[in-house]
Amino acid sequence: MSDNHIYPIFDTILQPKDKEQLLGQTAKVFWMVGLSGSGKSTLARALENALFEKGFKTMLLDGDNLRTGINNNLGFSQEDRTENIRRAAEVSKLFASSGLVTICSLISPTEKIRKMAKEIIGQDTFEEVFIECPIEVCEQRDVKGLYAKARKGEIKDFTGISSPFEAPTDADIVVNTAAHELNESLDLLVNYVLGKIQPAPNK
Ligand SMILES: Nc1ncnc2c1ncn2[C@@H]1O[C@H](COP(=O)(O)OS(=O)(=O)O)[C@@H](OP(=O)(O)O)[C@H]1O
Ligand SMILES: Nc1ncnc2c1ncn2[C@@H]1O[C@H](COP(=O)(O)OP(=O)(O)O)[C@@H](O)[C@H]1O
Repeated sequence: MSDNHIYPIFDTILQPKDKEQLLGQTAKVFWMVGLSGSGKSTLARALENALFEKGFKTMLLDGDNLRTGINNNLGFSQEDRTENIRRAAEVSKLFASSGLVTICSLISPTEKIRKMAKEIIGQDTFEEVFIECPIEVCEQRDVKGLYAKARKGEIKDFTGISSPFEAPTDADIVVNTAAHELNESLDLLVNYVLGKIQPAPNK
């Protein structure tokens, strides 16, 4: 039942900045790049939990999960990877424009693909996070047994083995997961992110 409240009719189009102000944070997209097994998903989940504990509003997009839904028609050719990243970047842009701190975890193997993501999201919002780890260490971890299968030729176009991985040279932050324990890597990442998402001063 109506409480007879009269809502004023505003015709302004709300801007991302208005939503950021309401949420008390600066919306950014933290784009986590790295080989399979480098630690992207582990750090992305831990980062989101750390931010949640501190009261930030977040959204997490993981390449592996996106590939079971919105990107379930895509494989691992260069063309499909490009389309995969394009869609993920467009979706991230929507989340960021609603004020959310958005964390994306996708291999994003080439400079060209990452440049496209940055262009879609916008350079003021996009933060490239390189989860650095030598392929030998990723292969030793072989979290999902994919490297073993790729070596046996059971998976084609596997990143770092039969498909290229160009390590970023100008990432905004590099987290080396072979040189640091998980808690140290997380600390470094959380501190960096907190420095970027503090609310802008009131207009
Ligand atoms: N051929 C091949 N190459 C690389 N990865 C493969 C492949 N086949 C399946 N997988 C699984 O898919 C996950 C990577 O998907 P992404 O969407 O992040 O890849 S990409 O950014 O489009 O390159 C990746 O997840 P992560 O291990 O979390 O990176 C793998 O589990
Ligand atoms: N410093 C670290 N940061 C992140 N993960 C680490 C680190 N050291 C070891 N690991 C381990 O490496 C593995 C990374 O797997 P995962 O997060 O699934 O990688 P990706 O999402 O990049 O494929 C996990 O088993 C994790 O516990």
